[in-house]
Amino acid sequence: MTLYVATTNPGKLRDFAAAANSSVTIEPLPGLKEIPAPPEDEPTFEGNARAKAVYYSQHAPGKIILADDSGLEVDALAGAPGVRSARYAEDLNFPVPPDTSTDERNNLCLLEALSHIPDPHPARYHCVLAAARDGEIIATAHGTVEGEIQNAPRGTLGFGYDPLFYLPEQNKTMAELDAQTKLAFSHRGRALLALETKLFTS
Ligand SMILES: O=c1[nH]c(=O)c2ncn([C@@H]3O[C@H](COP(=O)(O)OP(=O)(O)OP(=O)(O)O)[C@@H](O)[C@H]3O)c2[nH]1
Ligand SMILES: [Mg+2]
Repeated sequence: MTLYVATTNPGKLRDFAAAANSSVTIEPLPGLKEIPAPPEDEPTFEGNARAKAVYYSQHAPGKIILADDSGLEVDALAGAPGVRSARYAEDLNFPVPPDTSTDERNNLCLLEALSHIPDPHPARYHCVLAAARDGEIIATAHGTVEGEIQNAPRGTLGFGYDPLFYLPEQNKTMAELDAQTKLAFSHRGRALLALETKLFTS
């Protein structure tokens, strides 16, 4: 079974590329760049993941589309940035430092928000995957991973908030794990396993 992943995020694509031993084949959706991105205005990860899967499947007849909506929930920030993780700094009008990527700006915004709150800063990543074909949802699955937000970035692998997301059991940040190890411990890897189980038992 081939799942065509419909994401504009190269970091997510790299994570999925590490799923080479999985019971499904995961490939990027050909021609994704020509399809206008859908709005992501649902209040939950599941709502956005379902909406993205249904939307892209309507542009790719007969194919099973995999969509991912995910983000970081920080306890001391009442679950923020949550579903707004990709747009966190932009939503708060956080200044744009020169030569800074969106991910770096989001990380600076997060460090600033936590700078007056004592350590530790427990947090989790949450990922919802949705699979759809011809506009119909086939399956959805959730995955989470618990960690802590550090006060300074560490590591160069991964993407987004990974350099700040510390896994106590690994004594490493997510950005210090290679793609295969990240998938074994991550919200995305756990959601993928749960989705495969549903696809093959339904
Ligand atoms: O360091 C990270 N490692 C991860 O493993 C991870 N998973 C999610 N996130 C954050 O959450 C946003 C998702 O937003 P999101 O689901 O809307 O995706 P996106 O807009 O980037 O792409 P698309 O899939 O919607 O096209 C991302 O941009 C990141 O900021 C992560 N950060
Ligand atoms: Mg998005």
